[in-house]
Amino acid sequence: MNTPRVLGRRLTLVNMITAGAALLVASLALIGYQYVSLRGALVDDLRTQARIIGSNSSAALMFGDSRAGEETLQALVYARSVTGAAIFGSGMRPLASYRTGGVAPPAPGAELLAHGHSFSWQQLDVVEPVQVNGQPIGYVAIRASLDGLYTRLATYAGLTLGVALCSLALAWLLVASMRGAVRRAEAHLHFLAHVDPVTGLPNRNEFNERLAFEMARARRHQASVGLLLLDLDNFKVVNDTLGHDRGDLLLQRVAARLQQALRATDIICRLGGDEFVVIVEQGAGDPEVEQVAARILLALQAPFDLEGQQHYVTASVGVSQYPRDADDARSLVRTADTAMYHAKNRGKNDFQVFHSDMAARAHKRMRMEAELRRALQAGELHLHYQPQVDVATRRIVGLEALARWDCPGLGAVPPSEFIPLAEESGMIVPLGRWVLEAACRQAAAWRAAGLLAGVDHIAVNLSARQTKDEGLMDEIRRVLAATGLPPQLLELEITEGVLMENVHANIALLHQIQQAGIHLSIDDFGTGYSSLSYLKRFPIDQLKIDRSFVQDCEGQGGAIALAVIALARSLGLRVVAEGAETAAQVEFVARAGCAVVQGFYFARPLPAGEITLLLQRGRIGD
Ligand SMILES: Nc1nc2c(ncn2[C@@H]2O[C@H](COP(=O)(O)O[C@H]3[C@@H](O)[C@H](n4cnc5c(=O)[nH]c(N)nc54)O[C@@H]3COP(=O)(O)O)[C@@H](O)[C@H]2O)c(=O)[nH]1
Repeated sequence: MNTPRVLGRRLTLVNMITAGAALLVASLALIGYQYVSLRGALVDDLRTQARIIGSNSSAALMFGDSRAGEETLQALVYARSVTGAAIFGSGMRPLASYRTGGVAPPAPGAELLAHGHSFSWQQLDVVEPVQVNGQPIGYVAIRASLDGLYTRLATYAGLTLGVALCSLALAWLLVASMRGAVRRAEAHLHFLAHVDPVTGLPNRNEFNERLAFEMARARRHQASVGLLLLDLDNFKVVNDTLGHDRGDLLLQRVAARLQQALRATDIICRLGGDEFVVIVEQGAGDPEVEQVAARILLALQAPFDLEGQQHYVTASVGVSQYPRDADDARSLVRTADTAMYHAKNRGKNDFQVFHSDMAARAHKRMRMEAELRRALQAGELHLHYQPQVDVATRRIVGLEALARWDCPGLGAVPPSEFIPLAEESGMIVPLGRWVLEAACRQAAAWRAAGLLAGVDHIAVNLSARQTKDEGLMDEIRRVLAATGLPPQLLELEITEGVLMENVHANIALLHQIQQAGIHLSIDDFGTGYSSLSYLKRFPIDQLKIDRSFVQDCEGQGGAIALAVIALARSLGLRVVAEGAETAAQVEFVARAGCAVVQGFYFARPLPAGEITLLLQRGRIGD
């Protein structure tokens, strides 16, 4: 039995006892009051009767007529409580008497005469003087039984106590039903506080409690606890493209599948979003926690059926272990999180076991983040430009601006490292603004020098965070106005993955960009799962074939490159093949109908000065 329930019962009992005692005291007070009132009324009643008898018997008294006196007393036969009465003449001489049931009529003593009435336990005596012309000529004394008073009092007491008991019973019922309602509300609150409403799994609060419990137990038994932090890959895309209801359905299915894959003793919780966590209690002979991670990935491999449609889901899992990796719960979660990010960075759909190098890398990241913040303010970043070349004429038809960072403390940091870091920390917004302004300023300078005659555009990359920046369009317009670069000379590159992350918002943004006269290119095309229907709705000018397909032109990548080229042609879009490093790759894409190539085969990204020389020469190569 749990303590709050026992406490609740005790509280109800104390309340009921207090209410019962209060009702009892109130009832007793009412009964006492009623007793006093009834007594007073009886005295008044009896004295009135004595006065009436007195006034009717004055003649009998004056003439000493006992018979007339007794006839007068006979009127008391209708007064049911009267048991006896007597008329006394002067000197207390009895004149007439009346009695019922053998009870003697009262003989007024000194006390009765002084007070006019006297009570005993069973009876009430009253005496009234009989006067003629203000002169007393005798007394009338009446005795009444108190049985009627006690009967009425008992009835009244019975009724009062009955009402009190009914009120108490009603109060008990009300309290009991309220307690039931409170218990249900408490249970619901407990459910909300500890259970994830989407999947029915324990939530973050419950996870924290259970992890603390499991770690304390492992500490006592010198055992270990495995922790697996699991993050679904690209779940946001599923949510955005299929809607939140299907997203929730998918989470429920994933939760069910994970539960099937785990042992009953493993504890699986949903931390929120697409993040799940598994606590693996580890005793001797239990499978290694890595095996559990592998089992989870395997369980997710089969497609999920969502209202008739099949969907594939993968996950990245970080594994850590108490006490090997951390001594407290918070650090254990952090280590699993570090390992999970490691799995993501290594291409997702994988698990990584935490080791201290990862922490060192995380530390390095923190340092790099601080350095990048400083570098941005100190103007340490610069741009390189990579030519996009017309294969037939070898002329530069476009240039892509690419950020470069030579950090005094860390050396040359490649964009593949600092761009994701800037993206995660939010620094990409100021960094992207700087790139845009620097590229437009340089392009305007080349144009002013007459070097952009055959160049269609300067391309600048837009990151995911930038596409969500509400000030982006204003900033682009401001930069174009400040640098004087015509909008049609600017091309913005958005990767297919970023576009698909938030399709609806991005379509609106693309339209704004197009209306401003700026060109749009989809970068890394073929890697982001965009459907044909979306592609038709995007107001774009160009597709850039991802370099992985170009470089694999002799394998499956080649087939995809051919498909992208055909697709671009059928939609009337320009197409650029990225990452061509060999003559064979250039020849392959050119023969398939892709006229423009960007790759090391023609030129690496180069500083502005070297690009100036190339632009002056007009052609690349011999
Ligand atoms: N949002 C922003 N992203 C940026 C910016 N500057 C760079 N980046 C992104 O960083 C990623 C890495 O860029 P980088 O190291 O500059 O690599 C570019 C080229 O050097 C590389 N490339 C081009 N040809 C070849 C080749 O033949 N072989 C080969 N191994 N690599 C080649 O491709 C990168 C350009 O790719 P893309 O942008 O997809 O056209 C990269 O994702 C950059 O986008 C920035 O200012 N903002």
